[in-house]
Formats: sequence, C-alpha cells, structure tokens
Amino acid sequence: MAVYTHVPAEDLSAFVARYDIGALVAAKGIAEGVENSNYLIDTTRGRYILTLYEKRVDTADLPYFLALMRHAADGGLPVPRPIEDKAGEPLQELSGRPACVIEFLTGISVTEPTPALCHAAGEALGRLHAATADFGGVRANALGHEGRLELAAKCLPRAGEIDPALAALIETEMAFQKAHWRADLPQGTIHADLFPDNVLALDDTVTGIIDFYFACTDARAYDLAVMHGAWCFSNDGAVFYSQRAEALEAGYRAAHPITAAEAAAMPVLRRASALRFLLTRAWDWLNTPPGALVTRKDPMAFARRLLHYREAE
Ligand SMILES: Nc1ncnc2c1ncn2[C@@H]1O[C@H](COP(=O)(O)OP(=O)(O)O)[C@@H](O)[C@H]1O
Ligand SMILES: N[C@@H](CCOP(=O)(O)O)C(=O)O
Repeated sequence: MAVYTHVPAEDLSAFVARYDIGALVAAKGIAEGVENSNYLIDTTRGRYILTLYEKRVDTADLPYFLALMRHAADGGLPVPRPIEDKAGEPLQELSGRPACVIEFLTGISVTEPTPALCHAAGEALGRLHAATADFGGVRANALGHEGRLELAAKCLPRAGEIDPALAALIETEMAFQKAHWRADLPQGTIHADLFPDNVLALDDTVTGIIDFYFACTDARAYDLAVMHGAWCFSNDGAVFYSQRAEALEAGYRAAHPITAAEAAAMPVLRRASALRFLLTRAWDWLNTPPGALVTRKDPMAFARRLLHYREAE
C-alpha cells in the first residue's frame, strides 16, 4: 500500500485550487508503488496524479526529476508532464511533504509482458535515450558501481538471515564487479528502474513511462540491462524467457544504436543490475520495521537472475 501520507479532503480541495485544473471532484489513494504516496484526483477538467514525496526521495533532486519528465514529454515521449500552479511552479508542499501534480496517462502495467510488448518497451527506452541526449540535467547514480559496492558491504553481515548462500553470492559478485566494471561506456540520462510496473500499456503499445525517481546519469547500456532483468524472467527469477529478451533488444536497436563496447559489456551490466535490485530488496527486507505499510519485495528473485547470468557465461 503506497499511501504513507494521508491528506484530509478539505486540504486536497484547497491544494487543487492553487492550479488552473478545475475544482476537485474525487480523490483516491493508489495502492501500487513503493517509494511515494500517490493519489488519483479527478477535477471538473480532467484526471491527474498527485504525488507526495516521502523521505526516501531527496528533495534537492526533485527539480531534476521534474525537468527531465518535462523534457521527455516535450520530446514526444509518453511521459507525464508536471503541472505548474497558477504562479508557474510545479513543485509544491502538502501535508508537510514536497508534492507535485502530473498528467494522468492511460494504460495498465502488465506482469507477464508479451514479446511484442517487450519490443515496444525496448523501443520506448531507446526513444527516451535519444530524446534526453540534449537534456542538460546531471544527477549522479547513488546506486552506481561504487554505491552498489557500499550497499553490498552493508548488507553482507545479515545476508544469512535471508538465505544461507546469499553472503557468498554477494561477496563473489562484488569481486567480479570490481574486476570487470567499465567506467568508459557511453553515458547518458537513464531511467534506471524501468520495470513493467513503471510502464503503462494498451494492446502491446506503450502509453506511459512513469516513476522517474531513480533517474540519473550513468552508462546508457545499464538501462537496457535493468530492463533485461525486469522484463525477461518470471517474477521469481526462476525462468528466463529468451524471446522476450530478443524482442527487447530489437526494440531498443530500432530506436537507438548499441555500440560494440556496450554489447561486449552487457553480461557485466546485467550482473551489476541484478546485484543492485538484489541489494536494495535485501536492505529493505532486513530493515523494514514490522507493521510498515510497504510490501517487501523478494531479494532472492534477483539472486536467481544473478545466478542465471553467471551460468549463461
Ligand atoms: N502519470 C500517471 N498516470 C497514470 N497512473 C499513474 C501515473 N503515475 C503513477 N501512476 C500509478 O501510480 C502507481 C505508483 O506510481 P509510481 O510512480 O510507480 O510510485 P512509486 O514511486 O511509489 O513506486 C503506478 O503503478 C500507477 O498505477
Ligand atoms: N523496481 C524495484 C523497486 C522500486 O519500486 P518502484 O515502485 O519505485 O518501481 C524492485 O523491483 O526492486
């Protein structure tokens, strides 16, 4: 359940009145999502998403995320445009939290994507990379190579509470990444979390790319590696679907080239991405207090992906 901050109805009405979007007629909390509180709001003029940014998002990064979303929307991507208030300001405060209203986009997130949707999603990523090539914003990846190694070291002492083999898996992967990570791959603006639940689709057509709150500047090909892990396995990581992977890469190549160096680095990037999601899930698994309204995601689902990548070499 991702409504951490509950906003009283009268505050919501007053908040909506700051914008030129009509009067509030309905609002409901959205259960999906992990990081922030989201409300679906209907006004006399249309439908919008209201996001209240919770503690895990650094307020200083919000102007970067909102500028990136606007840039991508201006570039023709199906990315929700942040709505400005009557004074031209997209970033607000509500119930003691930074808050923003963004466009509502139609579509649903699928859990078992077809190869056709994988193709469309890969193409959408390629288009996003092309459209953001001239985006001026820069944000370091807190979960980049160094960040992953730091988080790995923090997870190691208690990894055995999740699975007896997990500490060894993390340790050996840290050694591999230290030896093989390449810092010289083409850099760009990456989404960094383009899982199926962050893509809205209708009939194998992508209608929305959402949740830019991990976006950053990093190796462009890493973004495709993230999608490989997120889109091409069963949810528990036990089954790899090669047709999805072929379609994903073909879709990306239809919109953006992959250099020879990027293609050669892909096995390392995929392992790095599997490690990243294994680690953040493990950290949350070990540190989410009982009774928190967050659904913890299974770290072992990404341990299995990591093992698959190792065995595929
Ligand atoms: N612009 C949008 N249009 C339609 N639905 C959206 C939009 N943004 C978010 N949502 C809905 O809200 C849910 C949570 O949003 P998300 O940004 O993924 O939250 P979180 O950052 O907490 O993970 C999504 O799964 C989707 O159902
Ligand atoms: N995609 C990550 C979790 C991040 O959650 P999101 O709702 O912000 O996409 C994972 O699956 O571990």
